[in-house]
Amino acid sequence: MTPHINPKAEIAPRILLPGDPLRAKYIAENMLENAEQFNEVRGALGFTGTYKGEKVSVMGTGMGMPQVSIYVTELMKFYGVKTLIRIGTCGGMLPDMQLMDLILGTGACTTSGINRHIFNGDFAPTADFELLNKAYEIAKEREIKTYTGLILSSDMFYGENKKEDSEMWKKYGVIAGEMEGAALYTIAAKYRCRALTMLSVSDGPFIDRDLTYEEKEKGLKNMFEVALDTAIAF
Ligand SMILES: O=P(O)(O)O[C@H]1O[C@H](CO)[C@@H](O)[C@H]1O
Ligand SMILES: O=c1cc[nH]c(=O)[nH]1
Repeated sequence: MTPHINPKAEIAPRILLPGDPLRAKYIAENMLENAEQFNEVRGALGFTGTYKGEKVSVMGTGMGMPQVSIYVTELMKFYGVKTLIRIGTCGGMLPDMQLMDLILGTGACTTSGINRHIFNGDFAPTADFELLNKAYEIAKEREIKTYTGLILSSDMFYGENKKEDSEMWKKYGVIAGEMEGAALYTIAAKYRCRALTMLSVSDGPFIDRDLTYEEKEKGLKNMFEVALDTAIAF
């Protein structure tokens, strides 16, 4: 038991991390075999089951850098988790992006103060190369429209100058906005674990509607499958 995870079942060395705990529940109930719930503390639902014969866990982290930092620290430090794949939603910044397009975050810029508390300089939070490469190969093989590039992990969903700010980030090559990737990459670097942020586009300035709650919970099949197949390769 740790302050935020009270395991009632095994936790696998590889884990998928959606922000939404109901996304975790959907994956456990529909894509894993023999899934058992290992956590329910604070509604951060976590499950472990098998996928193609390999043990995989999936756990909702909630939204934002402080929450995901707590969960991934406890998972790596106390529960032996070695491979972490965030499966989130994001705002897609490029004009040709469409709903549910897949994004693999090579690195995560951030507006968050988290790394300022740690480093005397700017840390570059990056994905594990082999995990990224594997996910990219799997997505390409399945002909899933996939973008790789920098993401922005922001502390504010409702920022004051969201449009202007995203133009600035875009100018420097950022392709999508979300709220957890930078913390995941930074903390995984500390514990020498593999991490990847994989995102499905849920909205964007060039897209005429947002994904529904139900689509974000249950509809991101391409991302779920690419994440599961990537996870079991490690
Ligand atoms: O769908 P999830 O994984 O929660 O990801 C995105 O959605 C939330 C904001 O609506 C933030 O957590 C953001 O990172
Ligand atoms: O964090 C997020 C998620 C979806 N869309 C955004 O603009 N930001």
